[in-house]
Amino acid sequence: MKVLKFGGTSVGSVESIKLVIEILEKSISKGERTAVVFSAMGGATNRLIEIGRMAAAGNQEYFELLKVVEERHFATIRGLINVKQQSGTFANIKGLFNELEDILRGVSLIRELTDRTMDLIMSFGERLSTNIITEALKNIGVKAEFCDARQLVRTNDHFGMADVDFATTNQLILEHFAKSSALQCITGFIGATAEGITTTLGRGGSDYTASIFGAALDAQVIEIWTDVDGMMTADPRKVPNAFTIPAISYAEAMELSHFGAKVIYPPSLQPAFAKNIPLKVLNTFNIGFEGTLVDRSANHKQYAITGISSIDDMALVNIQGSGMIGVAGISARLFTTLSENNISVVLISQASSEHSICFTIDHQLAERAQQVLEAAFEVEIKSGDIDSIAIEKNVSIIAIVGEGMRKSSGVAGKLFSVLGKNGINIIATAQGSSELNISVVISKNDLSKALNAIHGVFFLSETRSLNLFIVGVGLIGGTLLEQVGSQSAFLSGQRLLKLNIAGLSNTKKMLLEPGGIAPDRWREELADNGVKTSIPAFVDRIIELNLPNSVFVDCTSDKDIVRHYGKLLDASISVVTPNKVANSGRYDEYQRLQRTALQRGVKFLYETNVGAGLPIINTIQGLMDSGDKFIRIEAILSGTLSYIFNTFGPGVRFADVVREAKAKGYTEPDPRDDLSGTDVARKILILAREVGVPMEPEEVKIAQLLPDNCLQAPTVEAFFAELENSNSFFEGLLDGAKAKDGVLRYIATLENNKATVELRAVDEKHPFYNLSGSDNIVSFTTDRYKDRPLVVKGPGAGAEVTASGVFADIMSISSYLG
Ligand SMILES: NC(=O)c1ccc[n+]([C@@H]2O[C@H](COP(=O)([O-])OP(=O)(O)OC[C@H]3O[C@@H](n4cnc5c(N)ncnc54)[C@H](O)[C@@H]3O)[C@@H](O)[C@H]2O)c1
Ligand SMILES: N[C@@H](CCO)C(=O)O
Ligand code: NA
Repeated sequence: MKVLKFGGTSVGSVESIKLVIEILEKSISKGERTAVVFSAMGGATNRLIEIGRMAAAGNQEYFELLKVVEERHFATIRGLINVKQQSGTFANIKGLFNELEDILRGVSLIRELTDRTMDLIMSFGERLSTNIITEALKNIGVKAEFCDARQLVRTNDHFGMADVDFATTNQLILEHFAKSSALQCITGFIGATAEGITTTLGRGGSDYTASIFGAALDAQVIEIWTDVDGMMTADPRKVPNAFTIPAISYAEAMELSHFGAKVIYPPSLQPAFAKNIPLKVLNTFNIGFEGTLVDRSANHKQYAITGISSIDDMALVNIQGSGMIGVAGISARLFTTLSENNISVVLISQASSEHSICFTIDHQLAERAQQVLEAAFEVEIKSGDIDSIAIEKNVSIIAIVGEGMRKSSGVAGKLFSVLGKNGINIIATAQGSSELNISVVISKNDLSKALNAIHGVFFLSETRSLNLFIVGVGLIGGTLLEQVGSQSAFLSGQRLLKLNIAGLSNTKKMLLEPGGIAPDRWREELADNGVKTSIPAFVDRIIELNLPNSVFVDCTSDKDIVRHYGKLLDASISVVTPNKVANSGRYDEYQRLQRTALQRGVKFLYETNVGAGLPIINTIQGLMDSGDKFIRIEAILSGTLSYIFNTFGPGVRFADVVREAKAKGYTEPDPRDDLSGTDVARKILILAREVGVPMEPEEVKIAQLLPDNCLQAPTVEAFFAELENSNSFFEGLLDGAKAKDGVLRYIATLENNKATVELRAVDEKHPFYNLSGSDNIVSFTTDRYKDRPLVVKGPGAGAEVTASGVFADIMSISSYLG
């Protein structure tokens, strides 16, 4: 025996009922004995309730509404049954509507609608739908029989939510099924008392009916046909990556029943659970899909958890006071008071200090809870034994659920860690000793971010996303986007990582697109959909969006943007940048950013501030973290100047070499920053700070390389003109070096907490003699690298190497986030 149940959407229209019939025919053709339970046509029950209330209120318009409902059912008959065979069904259904009309007329006359009458009115929903579908089945030759559950499901008279008398009901069902071999088409949701008074079974009613019949008949399986692909790992409206759970245990299904998308209501399946009857949740609109199997097995663990559920609108109540410590009976009184006032408690947490108890309830009950508790503990509050009762609204609960977490360590750690790394504060937490569920209370504002972040770390076979917000799409930003685009297939295939370009800005336009901007179409998308750039608005919106795993990437050389880093880090958004401005300003600002990142558990990464993609900052941090002491750093830190002195020579004009460096993408957006020594000075300043010297910018001693006329040039064009005028000056420098058999090198040195930058002529014995192109070289002399220094050397400027350094920083955030 197999029991199928079709919900309201499945029987909501002619088209969907045709699918239902297809499913039933398939099942019957396999020779399996089948019974089927139907809900009312989608929306019909609510309509009937509304009509009943209108009638009771004396509002005669109920009649029009009733006619609408009637016409919907008639149209369904016309759509499903042959014209020749329609008349019998019409008569039957019209008869039901006449009966309903009489009842409503009575309600409208006496202006009274009891729960008992309401149950009777509602019963028409299932009676109508089931009648019509039974006739439609018969019409195509299926041996089907209408089965009014009121004849079989015996209940008490708790109208609206009647209790089933299982002994009688089971016996009646068995007797009925022994008599007939036809396909029983059973009305869901309804029953009757011993006196034959109609009752309803409350929430999840039709599932309950299926479960009652399945259990009574010892069905092999109960199939719940609905309009979604089974139970999902999380509410798909909130977590786009959610997927169907193939198999789940009864206990897990119970724990997950708080789902936003209420696929099944487990309490109503209790009779089936009690008899270990497996349940399948299937989709009428996606017939071939496997759906979800719910059974008693606890061994469905492919992942550490099975699913994530959440409740959006909760209130947290906290009752605390020194007078609670060691006093027995406080919690008994607390929960008795709540129960007497019909306030259901969803989560409870009490720390072992006994100083406070907190619990969450439906947010609509918050005020009432406060009132009744203040009354119940009036004496204690007056005496100060209990502080006032505090309510926090706008909180949500997230629960991770799974048999797999039982006796396995690291699950709670992973949960708390991913929340921490995304800057989500945990207000309260609870885990029962069944180890089936860990719940956290968080701000409602963080709900979507938290759900997505948690889903990402626990369902690892699914691709995780890093959300990038990139400001500045010039040389480096543009190259980065190209690299991200061409690497995306590898990252999603090999690393299960999606780099989602959630926002972009240049000086003119900005675009925020949480769904992602295609890296190969960013120009068009920014031009077509972007709005006028406002960096403060861009930053505020990023914070407001509150996406998980967010990274802000500053690829400008702008001085104003860096002012927003602190705010971003504070909002738990990591920052990656090649822009040196933030780290080369005042020391306390540099330190503040470092601290904020640390406190918030996010990353502030700027490897490309020095030597572009060369591992210079990371090398220093590694040595510092492992306790090495820096004695001296000597370095060539300008790709531009390196290129210039490697290229400038007899027969070449200095200004042309500078132009070439700019064209090759080595220079700063303003090349005067390179040639004035400013760029090198800020790099050695950053290195000084990394090795622990709290240096200020003015402490770096810069020996100027340029003559005054060049230094004072007001614009870039004027600057190039002055370089042209000074060609003999640069030739003189070259000759001077040649005279000493040397080459020109612009060298930065840090020693004894002092930083200097100067042009020097070095001969072939010097390790900096042999360089080419835009090479940088950094020589670290430390306690551990004393006799022979640790040297990092290679191209230290240029679009590809810089963008790839930024990319590497982004990737290290991705590994950090797990
Ligand atoms: N070129 C290199 O080799 C290299 C190496 C290491 C670090 N860097 C650093 O990388 C950064 C970018 O350099 P680049 O060569 O790509 O410069 P670029 O001039 O080509 O690009 C910077 C872009 O940022 C935009 N921008 C400036 N202010 C902005 C604002 N307020 N809002 C939005 N967009 C803004 C500009 O319009 C420009 O398109 C600089 O900080 C530079 O110091 C460059
Ligand atoms: N303009 C810089 C870029 C790398 O920071 C240089 O030439 O070194
Ligand atoms: Na670097």
